[in-house]
Amino acid sequence: MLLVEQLSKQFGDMTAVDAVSLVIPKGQMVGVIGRSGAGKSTLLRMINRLTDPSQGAIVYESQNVTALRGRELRLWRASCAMIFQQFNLIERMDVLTNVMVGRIARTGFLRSMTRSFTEEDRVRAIEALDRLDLVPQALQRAGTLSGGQQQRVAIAKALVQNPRIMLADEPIASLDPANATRVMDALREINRADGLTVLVNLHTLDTARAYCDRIIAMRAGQVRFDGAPEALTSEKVREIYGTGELAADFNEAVTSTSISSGSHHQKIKAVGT
Ligand SMILES: Nc1ncnc2c1ncn2[C@@H]1O[C@H](COP(=O)(O)OP(=O)(O)OP(=O)(O)O)[C@@H](O)[C@H]1O
Repeated sequence: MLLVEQLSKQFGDMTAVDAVSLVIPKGQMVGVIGRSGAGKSTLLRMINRLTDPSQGAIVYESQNVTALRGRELRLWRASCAMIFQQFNLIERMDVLTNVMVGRIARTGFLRSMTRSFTEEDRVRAIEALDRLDLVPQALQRAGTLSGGQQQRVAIAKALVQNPRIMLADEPIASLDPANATRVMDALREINRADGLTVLVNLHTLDTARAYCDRIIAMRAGQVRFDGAPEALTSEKVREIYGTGELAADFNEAVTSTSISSGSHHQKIKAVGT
């Protein structure tokens, strides 16, 4: 179980995350939604300890994650694999090597620099690629793959870390609908088959509804809704988001999704349906 207790993050005068408390049972798939700037990325980054909280605590199975330093902190980051919108792969390296780099998240930077991979690293990486239907691309340079394939490589790389939690920060925001669906399907399959806890930041409510057991809606750093997708009615969405453009987007039919990421805003059809 992952506990987030009164977690806050200040950037100067700005409160990005404001006293958020959550209890996340093992194996749950949780969608975190909200407008741009609501604090979704900062929350995920604090859980992974890429960003240090200003106040509050993160506790995982009785371990105080907030207090971890050095090797223990590195191990936590490896247990808590993170996937980003921009994939974070080494584009000039082949897919297999990119995935094997995930294997050494636990053992340190030096082995990664010298690229001294073991036979087991190789086997595990190929198994993960097979799971994501990417064996044919194993020896291709990562930068030559489509965005959706690159994101699936990033998932394979995260998987070989043997994570206990998978954090995905807007993993489909730069993908077309077909690739977005494949990436969300992969996350869902891993969640179901491995019982891995997944926290995924999404811009779109209907994607969260289609894939997640639970939805957390944030606004101005605070949790404004936390519950089952069915409980997030149109009325509730209006109450949380007001009556602006985004609320209209959220109220669209299940067959239509609008993705907005930073400055761009595009309409796509049928993600996750
Ligand atoms: N390193 C930083 N320094 C200063 N302000 C920051 C920093 N990181 C985030 N912020 C601010 O904190 C607030 C929350 O940002 P965050 O990225 O967590 O939101 P978000 O909901 O993930 O948004 P988006 O969907 O656009 O990624 C925003 O106002 C943002 O500008």
